[in-house]
Amino acid sequence: MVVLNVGLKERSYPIWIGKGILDQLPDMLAGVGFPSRVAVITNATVAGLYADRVQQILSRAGFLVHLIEIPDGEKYKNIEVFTQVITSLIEQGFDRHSGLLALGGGVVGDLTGYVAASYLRGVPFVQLPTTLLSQVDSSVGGKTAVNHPLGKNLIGAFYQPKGVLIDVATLQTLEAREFASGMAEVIKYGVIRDRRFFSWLDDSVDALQNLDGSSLIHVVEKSCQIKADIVENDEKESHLRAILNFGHTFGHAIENLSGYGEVKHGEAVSIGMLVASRISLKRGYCTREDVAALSGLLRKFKLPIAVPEFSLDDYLEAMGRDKKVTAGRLRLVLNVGIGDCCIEDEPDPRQAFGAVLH
Ligand SMILES: NC(=O)c1ccc[n+]([C@@H]2O[C@H](COP(=O)([O-])OP(=O)(O)OC[C@H]3O[C@@H](n4cnc5c(N)ncnc54)[C@H](O)[C@@H]3O)[C@@H](O)[C@H]2O)c1
Ligand SMILES: O=C(O)C(=O)C[C@@H](O)[C@H](O)[C@H](O)COP(=O)(O)O
Ligand SMILES: [Zn+2]
Repeated sequence: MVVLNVGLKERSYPIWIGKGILDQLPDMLAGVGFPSRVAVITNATVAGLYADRVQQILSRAGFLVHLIEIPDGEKYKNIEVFTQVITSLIEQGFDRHSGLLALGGGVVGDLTGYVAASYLRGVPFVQLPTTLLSQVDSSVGGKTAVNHPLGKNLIGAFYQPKGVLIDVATLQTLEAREFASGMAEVIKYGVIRDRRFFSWLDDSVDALQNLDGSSLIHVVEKSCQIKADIVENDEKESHLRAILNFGHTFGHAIENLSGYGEVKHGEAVSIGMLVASRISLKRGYCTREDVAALSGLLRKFKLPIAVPEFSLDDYLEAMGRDKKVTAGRLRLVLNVGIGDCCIEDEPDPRQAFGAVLH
């Protein structure tokens, strides 16, 4: 097993990564001083696959466990489902000496995290991510949120988990499209931070798609380490952390305009990264070969790269609600070659995006 640490002073926490390590959950909970009364929050699909096992592991170790199931899908990452979960906790008498476990993908993790941040003004929670995307990205760093009809993740809080336990064995039941979606965030780390990792991904397409255990553990470890380093430097996104938003300004607009869940988060980020790289190319920050290398790798992992046919006006309006907008100005994350990036205020988004779409 690999153990990483997210160093945030009194909010520091461990990330346990391994294959078949779900049984060690009670050890992690004991290690972080977790309460013995827990609510496992999951969705209908993941419950069918893993809830019995998690409940058994916890009950055998003396935990008092209550299961809360939410419907499956991005469209349920909303304030109504948030309220339903809170109601369930109140009805079951959960107090400040209880904790929450998020068992599932990024939707369950983001929503559970926001419930944890809000319920009784904050109860502890642990992430048990079961999709590639949640294992490499959403379970780490403490961004919790639900969507608003007008924009992605517009309601939320920074609230760190007490620990993250990543069992890559759970990826064996994941659909190929969801695996690809997670790979978009992995490729993002290579583009913004680590050219060697980008090349390694290019050499490891078959091993990863065949779910080779050591390749998966390497991908999760490397991704979590890159994300942890950034979060440790800028927990609440005052500057550096914005680079983790590479491809997201446009990607979130796609998710919002198509109706949450139609285009998966990683798919939207895939298209958004390519759009950003074309803007980079126009500014001379990267070469034609860099853009081709990015689109080639996205395609090898079966990710979409074609921009959905919404009007430029629709895209600009949706992007105007991006959280990085400051004093009415859009801020863009642009790659510098492969392996580095920069953040720029965009004085003329109509011109910048108009020149690279379609
Ligand atoms: N907080 C952050 O830093 C952060 C980072 C990236 C993405 N996100 C958010 O994460 C969400 C996307 O997460 P996601 O891609 O995990 O989507 P998801 O949570 O919708 O999960 C994808 C699908 O996989 C199913 N599933 C989960 N685990 C499974 C397993 N082991 N086997 C079979 N099926 C399984 C789910 O039921 C769902 O149908 C978006 O809302 C996005 O905004 C947040
Ligand atoms: O952790 C971060 O910081 C990220 O930006 C990670 C992104 O992959 C993630 O999708 C995040 O939710 C997007 O940022 P947001 O602030 O617009 O929600
Ligand atoms: Zn993302």
